Amino acid sequence: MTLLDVRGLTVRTSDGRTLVDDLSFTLAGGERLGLIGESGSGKSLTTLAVLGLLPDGMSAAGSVELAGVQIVGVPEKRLTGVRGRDAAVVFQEPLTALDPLMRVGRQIAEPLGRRTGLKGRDLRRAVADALAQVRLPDPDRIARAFPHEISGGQRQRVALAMALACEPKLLIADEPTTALDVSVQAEMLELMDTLVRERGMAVLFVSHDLAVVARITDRALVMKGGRAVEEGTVDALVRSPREEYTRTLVASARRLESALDLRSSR
Ligand SMILES: Nc1ncnc2c1ncn2[C@@H]1O[C@H](COP(=O)(O)OP(=O)(O)OP(=O)(O)O)[C@@H](O)[C@H]1O
Repeated sequence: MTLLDVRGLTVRTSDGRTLVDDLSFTLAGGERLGLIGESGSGKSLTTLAVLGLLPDGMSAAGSVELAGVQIVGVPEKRLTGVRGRDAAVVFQEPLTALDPLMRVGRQIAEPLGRRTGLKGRDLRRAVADALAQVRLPDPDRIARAFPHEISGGQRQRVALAMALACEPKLLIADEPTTALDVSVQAEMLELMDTLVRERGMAVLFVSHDLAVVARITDRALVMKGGRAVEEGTVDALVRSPREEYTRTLVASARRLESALDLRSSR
């Protein structure tokens, strides 16, 4: 069944510039799609439009249906239920999602309590479980910490735990590992892959890096200048890219991989 149906999505600024141009794609329940393209190609604005979170002064046209609910042109009040329940997001910078003045445990307790109705000691235990699920060591200590007291990699795991606490049907991940060290990045991708598979969640995964997208999704949509250039399985895009731009992406991913191979064989 279609979970996310994007048709002719167009995002414009108030002065009439078109930043996302007539974009269409669909995502079935449990399916994973990568949005790939260079910086400024419109990937982030697409995910924000899917959540009805476009910055002030920008407007969306076309249609975005998430779990059968229209997002485009719908008043903010009607969207709060959709966010979290149907779709949750992990951003590149976890501090975007975390409140710097609130202990980590309380931040996870909020969505978790809302969904499960748990309170008091049971809720505290569920928070510790949620932190353990994202493989954070010593979950009780992490729960008591403020976001600045833990590492960037740990913060990103907390942001993932918060997103999963809502048990959304769709996880949107926007460059979730770009700010992390390469080794931490690989662990985070593996963790995300496992947790999403266990829950049968769909994923919309945004990255400028084809090699990263290939670890999480089977299918990818290539974007350039706000438009879809090419869509297909990651295998097909890598093996036989039809568009010149996709060829460039594949070539640069290959160069990086072979540089890494060379380093690891030293
Ligand atoms: N708040 C904003 N106001 C004006 N223009 C914006 C705003 N946010 C994004 N843009 C412009 O919209 C275009 C698409 O931006 P978007 O952030 O979606 O790209 P992206 O592909 O996600 O890039 P990146 O990988 O760098 O995040 C860019 O040209 C960008 O400069």
